[in-house]
Amino acid sequence: MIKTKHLKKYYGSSRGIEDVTLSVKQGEIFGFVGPNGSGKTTLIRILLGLLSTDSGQAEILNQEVSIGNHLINEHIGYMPSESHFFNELKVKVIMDFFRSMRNVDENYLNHLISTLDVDLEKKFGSLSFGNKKKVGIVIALMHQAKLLILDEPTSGLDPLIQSRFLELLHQAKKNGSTIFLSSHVLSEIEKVCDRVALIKDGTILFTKSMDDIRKNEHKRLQVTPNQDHLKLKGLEYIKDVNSSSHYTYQGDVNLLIDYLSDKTFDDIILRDVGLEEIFSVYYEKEEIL
Ligand SMILES: Nc1ncnc2c1ncn2[C@@H]1O[C@H](COP(=O)(O)OP(=O)(O)OP(=O)(O)O)[C@@H](O)[C@H]1O
Repeated sequence: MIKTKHLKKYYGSSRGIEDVTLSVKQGEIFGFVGPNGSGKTTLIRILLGLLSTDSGQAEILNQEVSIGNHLINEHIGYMPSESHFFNELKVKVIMDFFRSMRNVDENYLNHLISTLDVDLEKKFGSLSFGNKKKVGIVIALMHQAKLLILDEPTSGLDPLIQSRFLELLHQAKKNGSTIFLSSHVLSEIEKVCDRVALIKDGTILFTKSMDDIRKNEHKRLQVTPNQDHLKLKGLEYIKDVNSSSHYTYQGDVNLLIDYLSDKTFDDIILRDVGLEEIFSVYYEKEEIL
């Protein structure tokens, strides 16, 4: 559905993207993650034919990307990170405008409007940031496009609407859509995505399936009281926090349980690490325990 090879784009002397190679398969939900300014929106705008490239190749829906290719856009539902429509128009009028240009199933449109609790009678300019975002979601999803490209769709949405939106994405995937989603909310990427790519300083650092990430990542072990001398293959001491000691563990959990079973603790916590912890190093944040 999307294929890029060594894509590069500079805005004058300022780097947009340096080297982006990725492919998005039919039917998957693909997460595109990276710190502010890493190049996510630049790539999305290139894919949509809104921005030219300096070098490299990009194909979308088996067609080479080119500026203003409306044929491609018929089959894409796009949501920019900020939606701008005429402020003086009622939401209903904006929806009608987009609906008139597309093949839209009325029942599905009504389902979107009610699920996201969109107020059709308000003027767009009077809506809050989150409510404007909801209008952008309905417009991107209404024609059940083959490919959805969503740039930070959930920023500013309240938790209830966020979870309803993720449910809409699951339904869209079931109905055959492929979804390319950029986000800073790693917990949400973790919930919906099949694969995830990490971009930093304009370069893709890796693309991995969520299954591989879950399988290969270390677990976290926390034991109380402090014990910094536990020794088992795959078990590594990190540090003490208050009265607990923290370790990473990679290996068979049964071996770990056997090893710990003849020792005495007040408390033990063994858990998977989340994407936020795995990626924290790439965001140059403090590692979270
Ligand atoms: N019109 C522009 N002129 C000059 N530089 C730009 C322009 N648009 C983007 N850039 C630069 O390109 C780089 C990538 O920006 P981009 O918006 O693609 O990042 P992003 O990953 O989407 O960021 P964010 O997560 O903050 O939305 C940044 O350094 C940005 O300053």
